[in-house]
Amino acid sequence: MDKPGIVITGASGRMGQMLMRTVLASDQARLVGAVVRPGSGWIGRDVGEAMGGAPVGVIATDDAVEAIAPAQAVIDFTTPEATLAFAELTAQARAVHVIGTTGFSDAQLVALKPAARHAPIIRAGNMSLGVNLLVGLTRKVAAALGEDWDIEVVEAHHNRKVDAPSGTALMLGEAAAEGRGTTLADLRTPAREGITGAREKGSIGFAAIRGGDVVGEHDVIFATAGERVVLRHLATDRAIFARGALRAAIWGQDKGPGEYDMADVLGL
Ligand SMILES: NC(=O)C1=CN([C@@H]2O[C@H](COP(=O)(O)OP(=O)(O)OC[C@H]3O[C@@H](n4cnc5c(N)ncnc54)[C@H](O)[C@@H]3O)[C@@H](O)[C@H]2O)C=CC1
Ligand SMILES: O=C(O)C1=N[C@H](C(=O)O)C[C@H](O)C1
Repeated sequence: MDKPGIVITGASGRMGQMLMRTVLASDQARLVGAVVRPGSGWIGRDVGEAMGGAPVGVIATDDAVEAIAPAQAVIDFTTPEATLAFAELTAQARAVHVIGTTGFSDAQLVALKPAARHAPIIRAGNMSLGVNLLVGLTRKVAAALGEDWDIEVVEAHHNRKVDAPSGTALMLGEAAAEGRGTTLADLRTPAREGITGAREKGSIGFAAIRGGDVVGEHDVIFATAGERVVLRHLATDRAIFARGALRAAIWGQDKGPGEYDMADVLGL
């Protein structure tokens, strides 16, 4: 089979640039398109040059319809609104849609489902191997420790991040809830401020720190009288997310329509 042709959306963004570099460096995939936001200064420019290097023969465009039509996979780290529009176009192209975007509302997640009836969608709030391993560990520890162990998820990110809690924090919280035999919707504590009252037994809390250039840090804290267990993941390079996303795009090439996540891709 030919190397799959990959289109990157949000190409000028932090992850978009990392994804393009990763695809360009790969011998298993080809970069065939780069979609940027209408009005972007990148439109009409070679993306290699726009990133400060040599030309690579791919011109940035805001015409997502034309760019996505010939793709075998679209890797999309943008915004929930943009991702919903790209999902429709990617399904029409019968291409694999790898979604790294976070911050979806419940209604937006439901709105993604029709596209998955026509092509594979692989979505994860974190595409790194380490975090996806941590998700399994979190489920296991939560199952082993009873309700007298309080669970809190603490995350830190750079000062440009727009959503909280992070997609990763929500994955970890969901895994902890699964370990307790239920869902995060049942156990999630609303953000704390003011006179909150004592902690509700069995609940799962979240705290978000935003500052500087932190790539992404996550702690799952299990705390009880006299001791604490802390599971931690520290990301120091966005390349870990881009490598995971490219792996997902390649993995998805022989998969049927449906919704998948990184645990499927990694066989976890
Ligand atoms: N799942 C994972 O492993 C990871 C997920 N993320 C998520 O990826 C998303 C993007 O993160 P960053 O790259 O840091 O943000 P960013 O703000 O640097 O990049 C987003 C890009 O999307 C573009 N965009 C927005 N609307 C668009 C449209 N309609 N058409 C084309 N392009 C559009 C913006 O112009 C921007 O260039 C966030 O939701 C973040 O949480 C980030 C890192 C890892
Ligand atoms: O916005 C980011 O930067 C990141 N977003 C993802 C998230 O919301 O968890 C993954 C990673 O932590 C970086």
